[in-house]
Amino acid sequence: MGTYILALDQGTTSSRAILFDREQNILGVAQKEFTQFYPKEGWVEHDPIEIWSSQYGVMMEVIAQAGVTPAEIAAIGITNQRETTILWDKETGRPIHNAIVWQCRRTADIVDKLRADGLEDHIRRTTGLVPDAYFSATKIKWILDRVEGAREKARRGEILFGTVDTWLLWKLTNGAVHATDVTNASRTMLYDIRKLDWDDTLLQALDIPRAMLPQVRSSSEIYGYTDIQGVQIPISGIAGDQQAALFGQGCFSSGDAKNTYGTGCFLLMNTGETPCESRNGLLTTIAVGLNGKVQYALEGSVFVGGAVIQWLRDEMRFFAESRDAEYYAQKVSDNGGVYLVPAFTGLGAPYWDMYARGVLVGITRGTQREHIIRAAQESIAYQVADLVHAMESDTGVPLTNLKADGGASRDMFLMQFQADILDRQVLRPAIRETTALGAAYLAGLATNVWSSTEELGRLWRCDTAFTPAMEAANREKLMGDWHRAVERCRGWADR
Ligand SMILES: Nc1ncnc2c1ncn2[C@@H]1O[C@H](COP(=O)(O)OP(=O)(O)O)[C@@H](O)[C@H]1O
Ligand SMILES: O=P(O)(O)OC[C@H](O)CO
Repeated sequence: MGTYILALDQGTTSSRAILFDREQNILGVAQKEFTQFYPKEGWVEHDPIEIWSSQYGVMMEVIAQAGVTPAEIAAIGITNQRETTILWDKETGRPIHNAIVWQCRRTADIVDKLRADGLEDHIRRTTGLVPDAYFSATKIKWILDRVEGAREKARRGEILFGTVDTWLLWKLTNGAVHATDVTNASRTMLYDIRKLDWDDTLLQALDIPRAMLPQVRSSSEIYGYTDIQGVQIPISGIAGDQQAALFGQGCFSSGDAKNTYGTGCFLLMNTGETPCESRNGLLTTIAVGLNGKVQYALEGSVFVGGAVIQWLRDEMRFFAESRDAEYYAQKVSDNGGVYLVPAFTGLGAPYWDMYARGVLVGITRGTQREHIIRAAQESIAYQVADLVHAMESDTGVPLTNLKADGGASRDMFLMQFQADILDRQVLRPAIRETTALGAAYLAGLATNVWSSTEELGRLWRCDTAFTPAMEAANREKLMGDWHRAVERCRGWADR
């Protein structure tokens, strides 16, 4: 039997494959960026075929690169950008529309209608979510409404819906398995997180046929097999990428939390086997389904985190590489009074404003490019600070430190500024590939590569601890001005 675990990490901007051994050594990493489509203001799409081909490509590349044979691979774990919605024809395997990405705002009016129909409380109570275009439900309806004949075919089970995990699983098993896991189901705004079933009230309200929905399974079990060069490899772990990162950070117990700095920023706290309801705009979601039980999490989701750095690089052309942001931000001693609120696709937690749009305020004749770069970096940390404060207010438990991961956690300036603005330590783990690691853990637990979460918990190691060093008065002024800037971007696109 193989001993290596292959994690497929299908993120918003790239598909990655990482091969781990039992001691969590990384034997190989392959990554491929893919195309982002912005067909209209506030709309974001991906091509599902490109998602699949890039993911398949990096999977094969990492196997070749590491020089292992398929027979040496014990299991595959899938982790994915969540909420992104794909509908495809069961017969032909062809998507009937581009994937509508989690960031896409096109369904804001459908959400308004759900609210007008008095479903807001029902959505909060049943799904744990705040009604928003972010989640899959309204995206499914949008496609069914526009593609001719799609709803009828969906009723007959001929059109299938899946989040990206489901799509990859279906492709990897050659159309044999149409399933998802509880964490991904909990992001659709159609799933009852207590009864652990699709919710008929919401299915009816949006006219979404049950027949098109995937079977919901735990996050760690054998879902099916994929054939690689004649070897059947079990796919035995699935979790949405933020839940996978929580798991990969060893946050197995109630009170454990992490923040991932990827395209967006996602703060998740494990709250154990009882769902915790937020009074401060956080989401109640499923952390993991394991050993016949479900653990819940509180989540704060920020739509634009590391993506603001990409925007400075690609649209503003302020620098060539994301890592340059750190250098420029440190060339000035402060933000020069400039604040950037990157509400490019509205604001997520704790504000939940689908109509907010980005603002840049405080510009003077003396404002330099470096101030704007610094303001962008700072905006990531302010948004996360808002989440931490909301979470502490909900749980009544102060976070002693913050475990950080994700692409933008490489940025030393950002990590130090985060510690300063939060006034507590930020801990970066030795293995920063926590999303992939979490998927590997889930796949390895189901195939006896690892025996228990206790065994895994002993493996977490800190690489860098960032210690706060900012005066309280400065911190309060910066947070206060940030909140004034946030007020200025609210409701901008609601006209
Ligand atoms: N050195 C860096 N400094 C700041 N931001 C970075 C750096 N490297 C990557 N990023 C940002 O991190 C994000 C990618 O992180 P990643 O975890 O791979 O994201 P995702 O899973 O969302 O595709 C990008 O938005 C990028 O701008
Ligand atoms: O692809 P990421 O890492 O930006 O994560 C996206 C989230 O899953 C969206 O909810």
